[in-house]
Order: sequence, then structure tokens, then C-alpha cells
Amino acid sequence: MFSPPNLTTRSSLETMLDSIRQRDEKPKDIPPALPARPTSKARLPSGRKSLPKNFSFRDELGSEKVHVCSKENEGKKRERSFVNDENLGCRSCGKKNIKTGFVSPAESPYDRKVEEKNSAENFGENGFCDLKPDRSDNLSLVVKKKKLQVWCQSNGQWNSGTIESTSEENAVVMFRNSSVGFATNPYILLFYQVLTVPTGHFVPANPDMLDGIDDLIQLSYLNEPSVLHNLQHRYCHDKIYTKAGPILVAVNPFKDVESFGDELISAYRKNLTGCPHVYSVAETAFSGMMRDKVNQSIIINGETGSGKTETAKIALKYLVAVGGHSGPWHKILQTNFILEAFGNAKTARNDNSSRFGKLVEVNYSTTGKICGTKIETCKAI
Ligand SMILES: Nc1ncnc2c1ncn2[C@@H]1O[C@H](COP(=O)(O)OP(=O)(O)OP(=O)(O)O)[C@@H](O)[C@H]1O
Repeated sequence: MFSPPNLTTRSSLETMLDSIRQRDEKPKDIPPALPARPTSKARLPSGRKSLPKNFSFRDELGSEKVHVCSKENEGKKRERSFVNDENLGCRSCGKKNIKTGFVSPAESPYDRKVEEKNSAENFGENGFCDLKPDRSDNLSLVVKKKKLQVWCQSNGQWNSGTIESTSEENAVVMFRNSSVGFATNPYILLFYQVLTVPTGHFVPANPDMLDGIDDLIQLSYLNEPSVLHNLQHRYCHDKIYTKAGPILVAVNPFKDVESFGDELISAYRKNLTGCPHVYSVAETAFSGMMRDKVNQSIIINGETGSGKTETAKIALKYLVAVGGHSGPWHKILQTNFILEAFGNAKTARNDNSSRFGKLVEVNYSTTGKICGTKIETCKAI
């Protein structure tokens, strides 16, 4: 049955479209309301002063040429008045032949370069001047807070100390040394050394609660002494493996410390443990291959005697165990003896040094069972 168009509905639709059209045609020159002006306390700090024309930086130290103007600072907080030319003098007080000073780079709003001037004449005796400032850490923040722990390097060795007080350029750091002895009774001697150290010559240390942490990326301050300290702490507790994100750091213990048994293999296979281990790396590679159907590589790198060959054997043991323990594939591991017999030699740093490079390929079927292996060797460079 034919029904006539609903005229009432149509007209209301038209009205709506008209009103939308009218709204769109309205001038859009009214800006949106601005947010409320912040109170004086909450306001962002304004730039100190606009830079005068021809203002020059002093390149050799990365500091600006400044003059502290007494006239301008009357009744004010200490501010700096910039001069564009020594001959023209100060704009406020008109003083000529201005003696220039240096803004500490931490204070400078224009140049954040860290002053690298070596002040060996002041600190040579203590041996703290070999250090290069670590730019990755927010040192100024650390220095401002007293009683924070820092690392200082003296004669190639990192020592931890506590900041006792700070000035603009230096910090007074207290180092604690201990000595254990056995006279008539066992004793522990604690002695303290208080030294003045330039602020650029130490790096922040992590709180004690982070000692021996599993993964280095969890450290608050990721610098050389903190990494070494963490590795040493773990090593002292017979933990030779530490994660650094997806990378595994292995410290050669030259003794049997870790477990490599079948129980541990099944624990990693079932994801029952997440402790840093070669098995964990091998499991990540194996499960990644099965999940994504993409070839995986494990690269083992390190200096001679660091344990690359041993680590490769451990990884291979896991990969063979998960992919065909029952088959003949465990013999892959035994080929190592033959290869080492022909290709290894005793060196000053390793009694069993591999004098060749090795690429071991393990092929798996779609069900995750080993279906072939290949070992390629190449001459060490
Ligand atoms: N995980 C480990 N547990 C116990 N001892 C180890 C471990 N890793 C290495 N070692 C010891 O360190 C020695 C040297 O290790 P390895 O031969 O693996 O070093 P490398 O890095 O392969 O050296 P090169 O580059 O000279 O061949 C081994 O013979 C072994 O005694």
C-alpha cells in the first residue's frame, strides 16, 4: 500500500538542517575563553632578562660573560646584569672596564654545558681529578640534597661517600672505609675520610635497597660505578647472571655456582621463574620462534676468557632439551669436545681459548622438535 510522505517530519528535518547551516555561517571570530591567570606563586618563572644584541658566549668554558651590577640589585634579590661589550660598560650603573665573571653552568639559562675545567691544583692530592663528569645524571639535583650517596673515583677505584655539605662548586663528601682484623679478638675498624670534591667529579649512587637488583634498568642512576657495584654485589652472592633489559650480563665465576640441571630447564620452560639465566634467554628465543614463526639469534660476546664458549654450551643444552631430548640431538653438545680438541689453545688469559669462531644453527619443525643442526666455524681474526 502506498503511503504519502510524512510532511510534518520532513519540515522538522528541514528546520534542523537550516539551524545547523545558520550556526555554521555565524562568524567564528570569538576566541575561546582563556584559562584563569595563575596566581603569583604558581606563575612560571619569567626569563631573567632578554639577551642584549651582540651578546657573546665565552666558548672555552661554556660560560657567559657577566657583571653583577650593584645598582640594579638594590633592594632586589641577587640578579645579574648582562653586558654586551666590555668597552661600553654596564647599562645600569655605567661601570666600565668591567671585570667579568662566570656563571656556573648549572645556573645558566642559556648554556647547559658542564664545566670541564680540571682543578687538579686543588684536588691533586686526593686523586679525584681523573674523573670525567657524567652528563647523564642530574647532578645538580643530587648536589643540592645533602646526605645523598655518591660515587667518586680515586686512583682508578670507585669509592662511595655521603654528601655532608655543598657549596656552588664543591661538595664535602664523607667516605667510610672499614677494615676487619683478628688480634686477640676479631675486630672491625671503621674510619672516615672527609674530602672536598668538585661537583662535576662524582656521580650519584643508588639507595642501598637497590643493591643486587635483578635488572640493571631498574637502577635509579645508571652509571658505571652503580652497574659495577650491582654486578659485584650479585657476584658475592653467587649470582653470576644479571639482566640489562633484554641483554643478559654474565660474570665468569671460574667455579661451579649456578645450577644447570633438568629441573631448572623445566622451570624456565613452564615460566615458573624469571631469574636472570642463560636458560631464560634461550627460552625467550625458543618461544619467540614458535609464536612468531621467525628465526631467532642469540649473540654471545665478550673478551677472551669471559666465558662465551661455556655460555654457548649452556644455551645449546637448553635448546636441545626443549626440542628433542629423546632423539640423537643431544650429540650436538658432544661435538664441542672434538672442535675444541682441534681448534683450542692455551693462552695467557684462557687455558682453553677457542681460536676460531663458531655459528651453530638448530632447525626446528613446526611442532618445536629439532629436525637438523649445522655448525659453521670460521678463523678468528
Ligand atoms: N659459567 C661458568 N661457570 C664456571 N666456569 C666458567 C663459566 N664460564 C666460563 N668458565 C671458566 O672460564 C674458562 C674460560 O671460559 P671460555 O673458554 O668459555 O671463555 P671464552 O670467552 O670462550 O674465551 P675465548 O674467547 O678465549 O675462547 C672456562 O674454561 C671455565 O673454566
